[in-house]
Amino acid sequence: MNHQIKKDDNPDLIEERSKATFDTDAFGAFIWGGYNNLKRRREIARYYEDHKELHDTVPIAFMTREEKLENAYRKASIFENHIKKACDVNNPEEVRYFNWLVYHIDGHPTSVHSIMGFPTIINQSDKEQQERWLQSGENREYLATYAQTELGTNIKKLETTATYDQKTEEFILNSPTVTSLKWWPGNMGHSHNVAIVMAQLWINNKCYGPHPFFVQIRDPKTHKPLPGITVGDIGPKFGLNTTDNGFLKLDHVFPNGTYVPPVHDKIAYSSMMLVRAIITPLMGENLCIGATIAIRYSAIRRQGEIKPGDGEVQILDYQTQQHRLFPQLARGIAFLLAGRNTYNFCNNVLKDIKNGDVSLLADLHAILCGLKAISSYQAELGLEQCRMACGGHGYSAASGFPLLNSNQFNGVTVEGDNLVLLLQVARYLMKRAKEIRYEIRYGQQPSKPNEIYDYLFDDAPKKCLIDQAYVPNYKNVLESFEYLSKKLTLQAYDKLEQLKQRGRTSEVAWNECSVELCKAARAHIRTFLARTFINEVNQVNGLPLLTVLKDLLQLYLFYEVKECMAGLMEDGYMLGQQLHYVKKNIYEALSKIRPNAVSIVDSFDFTDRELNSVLGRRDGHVYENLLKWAQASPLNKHDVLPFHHKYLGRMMEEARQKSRL
Ligand SMILES: CCCCCCCC/C=C\C/C=C/C(=O)SCCNC(=O)CCNC(=O)[C@H](O)C(C)(C)COP(=O)(O)OP(=O)(O)OC[C@H]1O[C@@H](n2cnc3c(N)ncnc32)[C@H](O)[C@@H]1OP(=O)(O)O
Ligand SMILES: Cc1cc2nc3c(=O)[nH]c(=O)nc-3n(C[C@H](O)[C@H](O)[C@H](O)COP(=O)(O)OP(=O)(O)OC[C@H]3O[C@@H](n4cnc5c(N)ncnc54)[C@H](O)[C@@H]3O)c2cc1C
Repeated sequence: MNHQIKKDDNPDLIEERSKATFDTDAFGAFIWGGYNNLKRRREIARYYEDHKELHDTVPIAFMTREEKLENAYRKASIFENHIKKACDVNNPEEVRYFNWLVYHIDGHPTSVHSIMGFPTIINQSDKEQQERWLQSGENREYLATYAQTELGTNIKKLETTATYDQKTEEFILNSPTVTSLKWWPGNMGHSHNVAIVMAQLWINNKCYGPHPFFVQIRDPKTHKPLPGITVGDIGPKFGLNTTDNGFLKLDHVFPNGTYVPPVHDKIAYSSMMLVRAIITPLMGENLCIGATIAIRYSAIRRQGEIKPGDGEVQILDYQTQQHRLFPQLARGIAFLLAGRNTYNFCNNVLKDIKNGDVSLLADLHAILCGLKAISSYQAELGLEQCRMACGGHGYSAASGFPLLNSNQFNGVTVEGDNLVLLLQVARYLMKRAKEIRYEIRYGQQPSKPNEIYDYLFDDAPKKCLIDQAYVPNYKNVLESFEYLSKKLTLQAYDKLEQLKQRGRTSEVAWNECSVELCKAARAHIRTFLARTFINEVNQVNGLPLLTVLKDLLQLYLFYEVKECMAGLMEDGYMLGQQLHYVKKNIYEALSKIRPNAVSIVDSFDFTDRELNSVLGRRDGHVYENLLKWAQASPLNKHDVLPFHHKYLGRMMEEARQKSRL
């Protein structure tokens, strides 16, 4: 049953919704982690709808950058009062959702304080510092950005220095070169007045590596930059244009303090881990939003005939359109599920770290790096497919895609370039490969610490077992991912070892294997995503929901296998006939999903505000609203543009006069 049917909606959508074979609320509860969460989302959305002061005065697409910033600041100034009424502020998902409704994809203009600056203070300060800065940070008496990236350096080689002065007992922060300028920190340009500056710590001429420092960059009252600080906005970007990403130059600035060594030398990186954990489910949500817009639009757009004489069909009936869109839906769901799992894992490990237990830090780091890299890349490609699936209207800001997709671009870069992060996964895999090779050579038993990589130590079948069974066997598909991941991991490891034996240094050998290393990392993360999706679906009771989820799972697994076919077939593990079964499973899944497609996207329960798209409107009244949208464009305030006669009008008039001569 689809709970979104309303009699005044577009008739094609009513028809689609009436065909649902499952309960959309049950699906929504599965996606958002239970019925209560679904209910809370609806209550929060209603709160937002009822409070007009939180709405945009005109569509964001019609605003200049300054207007966007002012609009965001205006909402931020009243936001704190509202959020306490709308949400359980201790529930991060509720807070995130309310933020999304109010600010949409451009984000809260103090988001870096909430997701990076302040968490760094919470997780990386001692008791005395916490007493001084925790409550005031919570109250937003100050706003802290996270200033790590520099104009031209990498994080291990950061050039910003923090030198301890024994006499004054102060740290002196300095940007010694132009490349050492902090560049990119969010909200640093104008909004925030404190920066958590990552700098190389020097004590008694010894460097202790990058450490975070709490630096007041603007006067708390006047908001003017403090002496020694040069700060500003780095200019317009593809997206995130309500975020004033900034530059910062420190000229011998003196924040005071004492040095307390952390329990692990990578603790300073824990703020990045938290954000990477947030990014994967966000990528899932973005992709599901894009798929919702494109699928709804494809259900109301009629174009061309399949059976001559039978009339124009909904473009969603074309197999090519389904093949373009449904895999995005399945991937979006896979990211949401895996993201939720690892977010919980991340919080547990961060709690352990606080108690001095860092045993799971490396496992967590690797999985977060890999998921961030795969989900942001596939979401970017997928959103582009969704945009293209909407034809010309997909290119209009009215579709929502220009804002969504241009913001999405940052996903592959923020919190570490994706390839750099895949290489972190590869480092981790190479350690496992070493254990495997040692086990074989010396009969030692490696530790088998967790489900994430146990399969690397197991003997999987040497032949692919995918067959043409009517009910697909997910275990066979999962084993194919495991086989590929293990093979690529060991191949990369063996190549590395051979190169080193031939005299290459570890670093040079690493570089010469880095494409292969990234392939191994991708295969490992694909395996994790597939396993998580299977595990989650296996926990579902209730046949109608289970059936539609299995259709999506079937599409997900076989689509991903097809993407890996070169690696699976090159050594004869998978045969040509099996590839044929894989494709058959994909096409079958597309036809099974087709009648439920609109109801699946309805189940996400996205409001029109979240979609921000005329094409994706819940009621399907696209065409009349496209006209309204165009008429609202600021250009249409005038019948004749104020500068028309100054230029084009004059040009035409002069041309007419010439031709009269
Ligand atoms: C629509 C889009 C949505 C996006 C929404 C996001 C909204 C937020 C918007 C903006 C916020 C953005 C903020 C930022 O971007 S902040 C800056 C983030 N910067 C980075 O992420 C830089 C990336 N680089 C790194 O993290 C590191 O350089 C590195 C991890 C790639 C490498 O570390 P490094 O120490 O330089 O070198 P090694 O490779 O030698 O590593 C040493 C060793 O340490 C291990 N390790 C590294 N990090 C960790 C960790 N966090 N935990 C545990 N272990 C770690 C590493 O694996 C090595 O281990 P070894 O193999 O045993 O030696
Ligand atoms: C919207 C946005 C918001 C941001 N917000 C913040 C913030 O709040 N605070 C902050 O500190 N930073 C922030 N950043 C910076 C961001 O974290 C970095 O841009 C990101 O980590 C990539 O680093 P980079 O720009 O130095 O790219 P580079 O590291 O220079 O990457 C460029 C290319 O070089 C390749 N490359 C680099 N190193 C290696 C290697 N070792 N092996 C192989 N290939 C390599 C990469 O794969 C990539 O193709 C933000 C960036 C953006 C775009």
